[in-house]
Amino acid sequence: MLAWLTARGTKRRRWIACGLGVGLPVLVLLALVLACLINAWSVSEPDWHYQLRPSGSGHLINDSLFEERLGRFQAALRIPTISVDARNLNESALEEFKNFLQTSFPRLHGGNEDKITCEVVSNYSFLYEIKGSDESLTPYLLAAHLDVVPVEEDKWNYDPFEAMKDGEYIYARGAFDDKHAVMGILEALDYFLFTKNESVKRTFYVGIGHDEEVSGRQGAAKIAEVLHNRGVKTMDFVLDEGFVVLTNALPGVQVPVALVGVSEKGYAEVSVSVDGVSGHSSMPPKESAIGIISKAVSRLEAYPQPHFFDSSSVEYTTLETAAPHSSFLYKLIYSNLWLFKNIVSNQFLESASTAATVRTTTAPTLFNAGYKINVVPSTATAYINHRVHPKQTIEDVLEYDREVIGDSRVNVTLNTDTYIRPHPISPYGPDSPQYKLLARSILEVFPQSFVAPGTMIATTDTKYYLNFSKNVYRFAPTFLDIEDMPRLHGHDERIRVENYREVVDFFFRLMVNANQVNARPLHVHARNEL
Ligand SMILES: CCCCCCCC/C=C\CCCCCCCC(=O)N[C@@H](Cc1c[nH]c2ccccc12)C(=O)O
Ligand SMILES: [Zn+2]
Ligand SMILES: [Zn+2]
Repeated sequence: MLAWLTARGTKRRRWIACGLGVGLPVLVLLALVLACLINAWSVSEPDWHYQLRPSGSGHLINDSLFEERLGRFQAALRIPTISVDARNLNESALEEFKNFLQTSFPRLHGGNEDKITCEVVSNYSFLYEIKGSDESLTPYLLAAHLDVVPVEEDKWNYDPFEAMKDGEYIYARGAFDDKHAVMGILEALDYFLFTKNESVKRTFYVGIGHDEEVSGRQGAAKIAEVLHNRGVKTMDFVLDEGFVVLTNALPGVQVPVALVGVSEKGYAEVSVSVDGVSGHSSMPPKESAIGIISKAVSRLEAYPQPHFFDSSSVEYTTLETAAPHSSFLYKLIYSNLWLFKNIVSNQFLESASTAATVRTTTAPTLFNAGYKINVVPSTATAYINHRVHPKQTIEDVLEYDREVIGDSRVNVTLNTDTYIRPHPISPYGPDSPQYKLLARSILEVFPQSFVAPGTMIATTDTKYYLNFSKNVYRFAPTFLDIEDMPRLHGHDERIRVENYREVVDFFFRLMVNANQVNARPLHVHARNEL
């Protein structure tokens, strides 16, 4: 009997142990699934973002002059202000553009010095100062550039400098990058100062560079110098080109996302070279210089730089912000990134544009070797263009390159004249009045979108303005479907006609909102003195 009872007790304990062994993990799993589902169901647009949405759209430019504005924009696009390299700018086009701006906007270029002054910098760049009545208010800066990248004319379906309007789009080099901003800012400024006759309280500046596409050293860099020499040390915020209103960029998100670049990747040109022995091609060495460098480049591509995606990444906030605007599956994922971050990160690595936001990119762009078909050259050099993620230093990137190449014969050298370190992260979210001002202006013009922060993947002229403000933002009010990405610096660049109307509206709204200074206290500290 005792034996029977003992056996029964042991059996029950085994059952309980077994039940606990299987049941507990199942229970934990169920709780986890439930928690994720609750997070997904309860996710909603944060109050502060919702409150920035306009109740109506009665504030936009509402006159009959749009066709005239469009005509001026097309005229700007017809001037081929191409920058090939720093020593090869199209100076006659730049001269023509200067005259064009001065005659198109006469009220901005003389005779109204009580309201606005314009200084031509380095012959072709422009710096406008719009004087505010309240000197205690910190000024802000709007920036853009008027030069464009070269075109492969035979690859275009439209003449890149005709600015053809097909009813829906205008096709032209510079339509997207960045003449819409040059013309949009000046149109809005003219309307703001002389049609609406707004009384300006906060001083602001407009800086238009002429060589951004080849480094900005004569344009934006000199504009920054002029400002500094005038005693301007601090800006409330700086806004320049950068991200845009994107459609189909984020998996599971059907709504346009107005991505604001709150930081910017660094820039490094690295040469990978070998200096070996030359010889007759009839008796080639086992490993030629070309072979050694090809292998090095191939390894750099096969073992890309590390990627970064965790709760301290800007991109993590991008997706958290996108969660309320996503399909249910992606609501589940984006509102539970603590669980799904590895899956998301891997998905980001699949596409070139999203991968660029989570890692330092490695682009072999030039290869020099050899000079005759029957000579084995002693040297070969490949040039690598890195865009450095803010979580790495340039030194980290070089060390990683050397480790991956793993060949002491190969020299990995940084071009010390051209590197740019990743930019600091500007404040974003409900505690930043400057970010909110920008978000409000975006939502007033693009109410169907939501605003999220991102890390700008290419370089902009903002590198020259960093010392003026800790609030540096990179955003242009243009629409871009991810499928249209290749048009940027590519063929058949275009902008939707209606989008140009929104561009002018956006800059006007920004000027109006930035002028309503009483509503928002300022907490501005310059990062460094220049
Ligand atoms: C989760 C997010 C998804 C992200 C998707 C990405 C979408 C990208 C959308 C818009 C990008 C627009 C970028 C426009 C600005 C381009 C700026 C630019 O091209 N800069 C050049 C500057 C440059 C040219 N030559 C040199 C030489 C040395 C330094 C800089 C430059 C560039 O970065 O190459
Ligand atoms: Zn640009
Ligand atoms: Zn460009």
